[in-house]
Amino acid sequence: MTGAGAESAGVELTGTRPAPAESAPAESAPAGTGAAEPGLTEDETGLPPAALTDEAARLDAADRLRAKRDAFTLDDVIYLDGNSLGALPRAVPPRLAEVVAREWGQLRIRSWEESGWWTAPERIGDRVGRLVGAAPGQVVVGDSTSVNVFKAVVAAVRMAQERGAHRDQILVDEATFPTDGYIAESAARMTGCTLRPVAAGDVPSAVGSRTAVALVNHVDYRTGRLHDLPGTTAAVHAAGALVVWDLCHSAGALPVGLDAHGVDLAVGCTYKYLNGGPGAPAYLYVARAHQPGFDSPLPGWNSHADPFGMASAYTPADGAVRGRVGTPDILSMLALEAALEVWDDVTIEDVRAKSLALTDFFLRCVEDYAPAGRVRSLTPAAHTERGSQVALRCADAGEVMAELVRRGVVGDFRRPDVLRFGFTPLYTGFAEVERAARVLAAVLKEG
Ligand SMILES: Cc1ncc(COP(=O)(O)O)c(C=O)c1O
Ligand SMILES: Nc1ccccc1C(=O)C[C@H](N)C(=O)O
Repeated sequence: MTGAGAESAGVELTGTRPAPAESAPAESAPAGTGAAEPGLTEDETGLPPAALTDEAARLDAADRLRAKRDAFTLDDVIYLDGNSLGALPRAVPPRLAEVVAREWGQLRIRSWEESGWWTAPERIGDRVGRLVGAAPGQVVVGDSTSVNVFKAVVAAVRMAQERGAHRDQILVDEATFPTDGYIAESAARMTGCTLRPVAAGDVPSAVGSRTAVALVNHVDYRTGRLHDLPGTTAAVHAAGALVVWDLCHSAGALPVGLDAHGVDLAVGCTYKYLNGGPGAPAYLYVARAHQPGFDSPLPGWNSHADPFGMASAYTPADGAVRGRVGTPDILSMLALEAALEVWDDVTIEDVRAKSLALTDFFLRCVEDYAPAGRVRSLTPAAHTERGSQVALRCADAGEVMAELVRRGVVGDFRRPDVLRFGFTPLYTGFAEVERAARVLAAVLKEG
């Protein structure tokens, strides 16, 4: 599972600027602790002011989403890790305090009904649905992404085998985030299928009459490559199979169009671009047409047609509620609901436009500032193939990222040699992007 094919469309970053006269001063905070030293000046980065600084200012001035940054708790740290854990929306702490003090503290058990706790998974699911192009009634929030991958893949195999018992193969994106691959392997064993890893881009040619389901990531977590959701979905359907998309790295970053492209099932987390908080509940999309046939492998009582009937026999509820399992994690769920308020007056098209502008600008700044040959972008140059992150291959990526974090530029390191920078259009500005590239260049020159 190397995802090596993703490199071919990457950007060669040659570096065009002269080496700096001086190197940056040593830092005192221990690396990798998040104890960052914000507020670097241009002098400290060892680079002269550049035309790109002026361009950043112009881009920030023209940015329609700029004011959204105020909806988040941020500081001087340049936070480029929102593709792992989104920043804290200001609406969350007061809402959580209210939930704890009043809904739990005073209303106690009454809150399941009076505070809308019981229906939170589908109510919040509809809010997530709007952001991924799903009409109401098809998304439920709950459990982790991993658990939802399990539900979706097993249910998809069951539906595919209803069409033909000979469908005994699960295709999985070979470069997938590992949890999807592990769970698909277990799902294959449980359903009598074999698991066939293929490059996401090869799913359309690999899918066939034996395929039950293909499990594909919309955006690759390492390279930031955006896969072709409409084309792959259509090819899987033409072969009579179903497709499950993992939207972890695309929801809240770009338009997904689940309904428009006829996706069968999808899953995703809410702690990245949706800013739901650490361990925030994930979601499951079950297209309306599949809901009557969705046979959950985890038919908990919350998915029962009459949960409080406490019947010994299981009768599934109608609709996406079928994807629920047990009692929802109300505190995390209501934190997510408050976090989603920032999207009320935002279109995903505006977010996408800014996301591409941010990643374009970062690539240009790195190209201009970084020493020749030290980093190479694994992220495709073509907009149609790019998510909302930039992944740079760098020989000593672990040390470089630790030093970046010490200097107040937080991205992350993915073994063995990838520097990953996530761009979150709701709160990342162009001046930060320029500065991040400047600090990166200084670190690379010193190293
Ligand atoms: C593509 C993808 N799938 C799944 C996960 C994680 O799943 P879970 O939410 O179960 O930890 C991640 C990140 O953690 C991811 O990037
Ligand atoms: N859930 C986490 C918990 C702790 C640390 C990272 C994560 C991530 O989400 C990693 C992310 N999925 C990634 O693309 O690397």
